[in-house]
Amino acid sequence: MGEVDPAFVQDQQHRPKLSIIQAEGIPQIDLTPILQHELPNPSTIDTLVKEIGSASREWGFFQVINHGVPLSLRQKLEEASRKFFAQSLEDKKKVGRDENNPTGYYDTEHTKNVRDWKEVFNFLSKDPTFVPLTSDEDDDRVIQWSNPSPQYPPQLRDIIEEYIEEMEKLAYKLLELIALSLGVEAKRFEEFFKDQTSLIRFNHYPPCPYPHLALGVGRHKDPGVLTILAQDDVGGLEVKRKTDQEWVLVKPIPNAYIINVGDIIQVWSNDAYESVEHRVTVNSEKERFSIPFFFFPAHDTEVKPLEELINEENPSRYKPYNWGKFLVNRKSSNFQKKNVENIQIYHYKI
Ligand SMILES: O=C(O)CCC(=O)C(=O)O
Ligand SMILES: [Fe+2]
Repeated sequence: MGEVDPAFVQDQQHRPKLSIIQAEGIPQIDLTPILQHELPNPSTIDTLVKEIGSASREWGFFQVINHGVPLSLRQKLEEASRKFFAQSLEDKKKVGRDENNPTGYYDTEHTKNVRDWKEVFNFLSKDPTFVPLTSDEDDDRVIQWSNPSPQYPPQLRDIIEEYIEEMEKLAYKLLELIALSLGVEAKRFEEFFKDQTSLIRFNHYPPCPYPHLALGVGRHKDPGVLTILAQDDVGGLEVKRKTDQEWVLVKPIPNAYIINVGDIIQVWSNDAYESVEHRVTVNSEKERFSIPFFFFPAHDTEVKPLEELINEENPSRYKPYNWGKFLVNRKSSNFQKKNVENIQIYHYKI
């Protein structure tokens, strides 16, 4: 392992710094006011909506506590993820991803054409999930993606499915708060999720002998609506701070979730909220595990700024685009290392 594999080496300007800034500023938001057993109190909800609005505007990232997801379930899932990755490569590849179906195990992901120091296991919220066959605008054929059936650890599928239900509940609550913070109806976005394309991912970042050259995940923005991330206590997620463009570490808080707004909320909000760049550093001693839930709408969703927010002073900044086509375009460019930039929302800027 002493040899440096050039596929993992980041360009000089993207290599992680050895001195890390702790992002104490990333807002921590207490969701107690919307917990099921609490009687909704309009003034505390109003305060919460304002907190979520400013966090989305100023950071694009925040952490939530008292979110209602049972800790025992999260622990069960984290343990299952560790057991899954502890298997031999041969066993993991039995549920390997292929070019036609992005679910299952995968260890050669690239972000911006540099290989990520990680292995992943992807699992869809809905089985089957409907997506376009190709990213070609004129091709209206639709196919189904489905989930693998891992044999080990036992009950893995059941545990993931139970956890996904909790993720969806939390995602809908957060989405309502975000809608209110933008001044639109709480349920404004619900219609887009009937046939959602959401997925959950297990990430495993093994110790890396050259953490100053490689990254667990290279800098990127999340393309969907929201990401709900469970990280362990090792740390490594860095966010690009909007005020000064410095990379700052997101401090692990036990049992909290890290939420970030994705590209679709940036477009819906017509740039009021920003999908912020982030990356993952690795270290030479400790392995790290994380589990993001990517909340994605139905494939036939036309993504465009909300009409309610558009007027003469605030004209639409994006041309509409089709989510399914965007997703499929991304999947194929991440699967195959291509020496061109993959699709980005700024390609739809007016
Ligand atoms: O592992 C993490 O902390 C974040 C991973 C991430 O950004 C992603 O999978 O999109
Ligand atoms: Fe991400």
